[in-house]
Amino acid sequence: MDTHRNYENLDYAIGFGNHVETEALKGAVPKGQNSPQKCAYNLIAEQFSGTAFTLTRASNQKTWLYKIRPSAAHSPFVEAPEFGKYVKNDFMNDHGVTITPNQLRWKRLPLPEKPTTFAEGLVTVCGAGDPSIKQGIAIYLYAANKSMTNSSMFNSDGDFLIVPWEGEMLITTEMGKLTVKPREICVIPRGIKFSVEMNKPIRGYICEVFKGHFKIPDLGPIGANGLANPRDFLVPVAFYENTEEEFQIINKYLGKFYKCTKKGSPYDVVGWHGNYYPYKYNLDLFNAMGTVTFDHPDPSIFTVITCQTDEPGVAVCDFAIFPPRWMVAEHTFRPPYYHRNIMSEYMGNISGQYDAKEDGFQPGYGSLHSLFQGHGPDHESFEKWSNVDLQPIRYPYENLAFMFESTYMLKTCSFVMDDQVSLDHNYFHCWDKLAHNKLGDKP
Ligand SMILES: O=C(O)Cc1cc(O)ccc1O
Ligand SMILES: [Fe+2]
Repeated sequence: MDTHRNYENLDYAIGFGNHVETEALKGAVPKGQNSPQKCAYNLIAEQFSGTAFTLTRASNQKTWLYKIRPSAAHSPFVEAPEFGKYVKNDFMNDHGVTITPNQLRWKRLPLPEKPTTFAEGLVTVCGAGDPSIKQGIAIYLYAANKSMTNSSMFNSDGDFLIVPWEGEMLITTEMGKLTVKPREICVIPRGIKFSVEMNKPIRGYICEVFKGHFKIPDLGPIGANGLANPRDFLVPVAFYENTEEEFQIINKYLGKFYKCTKKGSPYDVVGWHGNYYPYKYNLDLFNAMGTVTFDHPDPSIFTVITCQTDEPGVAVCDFAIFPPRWMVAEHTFRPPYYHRNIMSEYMGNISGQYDAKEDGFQPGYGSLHSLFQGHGPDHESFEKWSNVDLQPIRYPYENLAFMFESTYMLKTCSFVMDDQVSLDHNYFHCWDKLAHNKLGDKP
């Protein structure tokens, strides 16, 4: 599991969505123009477009890379069925899906028995749409125990929002290196080459959006500050490898995996400038808002980043967390209310407990509540929180669950529905006792 590169004391650029300019060798990024006739250090200029050229300036994303060799130089891609055995992206057909409206819960994905890299350890849980028309979403779990050495992957199908719950990920990308540990997240926008290394096994969750990119949400009446503040997002700085060694490049394209070989490292970007890059964020820096009077606010107040559909306010994915915070609501049932939702809710737990399911939802577990399926606290949590003395209490520091909330109707993959180890066939029993709730006297 040895790591190939040094990830100690990494520097980062700061801020969400900024135009960044970074050089590993002074003068690698040309001054005053993007593509000089000859670049400094004999570098090759390559534009990397993350949005259509003609998108509005506010939404336009691109980066200019100054590379030792152009990305074009590699052997042809061939199919690589050894990758993606448990990856499904085309949800427009019902091949390999087991559709159910039921409330679902899964225990954690077991660690791999054989050496498995991040690229090999992806399991699609559920999704909707199809990357070929840039519409939809896929939700994955990953479990890996082997670093990607001289191997790099890129995903043509969508942006990856990675939420680790176990083990630190050491990620090298074309724009530089970043480390991502539990309680941090990172986004690897589509197309960017990356390799994942590790010192210990890693497990976590991923949301892939087939259209658009993640943004920090507008704050409306909250004002200019709060929730995830732009300055807390960290962006890698230029890092390059100058080697003649052969690399394997893996490409996820329309949900299938392809591979090719390339002389030299894809991480040969000596300098870059632009606003299309991977980034990370420490969830403990989230400035949570909440009620200081009564009632349980909707979880949209905890949105960290969002990828919107073409209808503003309706998300491909809202990534919301349930962070440690003071809970002070008076004469209020404090955990999540019972509810039915037009959105799909996939939840995971990064650490500690979740107040709606105190014992039933451990780190690494996942749940899916599809459209209009009633859900809410289990019986034990309902009893506890209906009768507790309502003092101000601190939701414990270690607790951190999250939700991928999507407008799409998610289809579940057969391999996670058939999995006798992980699927919790008894989930629905957590509300059994509530079926006996009786009409009582008005207090
Ligand atoms: O179902 C859940 O536990 C997630 C959730 C939390 C909350 O505080 C309000 C609504 C909601 O869907
Ligand atoms: Fe919910």
